[in-house]
Amino acid sequence: MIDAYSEDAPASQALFERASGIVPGGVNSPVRAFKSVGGTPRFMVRGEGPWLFDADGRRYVDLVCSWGPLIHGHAHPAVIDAVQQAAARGTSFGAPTPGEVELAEEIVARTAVEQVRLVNSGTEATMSAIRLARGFTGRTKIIKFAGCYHGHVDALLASAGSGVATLGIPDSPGVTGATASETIVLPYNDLAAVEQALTGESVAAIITEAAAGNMGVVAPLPGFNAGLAELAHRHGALFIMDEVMTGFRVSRSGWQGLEPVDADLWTFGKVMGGGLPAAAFGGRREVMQRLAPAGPVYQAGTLSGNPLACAAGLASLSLADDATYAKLDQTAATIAGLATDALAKEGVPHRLNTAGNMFSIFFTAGEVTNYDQAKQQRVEAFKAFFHSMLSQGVYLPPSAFEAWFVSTAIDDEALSRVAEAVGNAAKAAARA
Ligand SMILES: Cc1ncc(COP(=O)(O)O)c(C=O)c1O
Ligand SMILES: N[C@H](C=O)CCC(=O)O
Repeated sequence: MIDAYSEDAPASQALFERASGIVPGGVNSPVRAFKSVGGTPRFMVRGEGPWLFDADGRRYVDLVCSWGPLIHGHAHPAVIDAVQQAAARGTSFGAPTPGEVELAEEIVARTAVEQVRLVNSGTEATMSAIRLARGFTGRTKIIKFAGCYHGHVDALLASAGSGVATLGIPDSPGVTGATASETIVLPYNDLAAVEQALTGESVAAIITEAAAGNMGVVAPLPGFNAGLAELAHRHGALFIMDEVMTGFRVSRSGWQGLEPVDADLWTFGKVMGGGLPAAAFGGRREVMQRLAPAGPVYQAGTLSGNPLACAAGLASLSLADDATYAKLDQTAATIAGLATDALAKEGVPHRLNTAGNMFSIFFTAGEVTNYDQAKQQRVEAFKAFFHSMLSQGVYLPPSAFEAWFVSTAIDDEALSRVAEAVGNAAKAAARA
């Protein structure tokens, strides 16, 4: 039986108050703020294996994993050792390094990309990919899907998922009307809408999350991604698969390992940085060769290919073999099963959505294949479930519109903690 933590978290609360005076909303990325679930965001001081430790000395099974990157859990010795060794050689050189070549080779070896450029964040990767697509095609318009999130790129914020969905922000002020008018937003999983849009418009690129994870998890329906590739190419547009979330998490080569699709460009982030800031975009040689200095489309970064980030990413990918993905799949299935069994027992309407080992639970009886359906869920029920899990030492994403992530570090002790917690959490959701 778990001794539940109290709702108050005085040390986190004090830090949150200090932060709120000097940092907008007290956080450096909106989804961390607990705004849609309420309460005090927990300030974390340490991670070890499957556990996160907060400023109040509490311990949580981590089902956020830094929003995806930490497939091996926290502070894996091989990753820490690689970072320490790299740091001892110097933190940044502003010149090419062997580590960048090795990380680029590892990405090319695992995926369908022929050439790759390293950047610092998923946002930079998607921003650069759409610039390259526009430069390559000489066209401006981009098609994206409602509920998909590709980072905070102006052109891609319309009807976005993640924090934009969590906070219910329809369109961000600061994005100019001119920029917004260059983005066509369509319903996810609706090929007919794409075909219709392409008939009337000259489009540079279609961008999609390889499997949506930022409106909660919504997998592409069979044939959706392949249909997008075919339609894009038929109409002279490029097809960009955003694998920032799925890349190297759902298989050793990402979503393309589960569903090979004929894309022109791919974006990566999260896992490939091993918990440090690293991301990438890559694709067909002919397209990538348009990038400066090989070609005229400009893209750059002072810290791109940072030696510490490359070392962490390489160490993390080196550990990521078939056994890793088998364990991630099995752990995800176990935790999803524990949660859905408990909810079913309490009669709470819910829907488990999976995409490889990414999953989330929507508190609705209806199917969820697009953003409109995702928004039908009872956020109040999620909120009650979330806070009950938190008080019992399980850290879920503080939003009903985010994926749950597992790591290979989740052991029997961590699983028992989840198994004990879900019953009470389901009861709390039933009461909400
Ligand atoms: C699919 C997808 N693309 C792009 C991004 C942006 O990445 P970052 O937060 O590193 O800028 C994210 C996550 O934030 C993501 O999940
Ligand atoms: N859903 C986002 C990325 O995948 C969450 C990370 C963030 O924006 O802070």
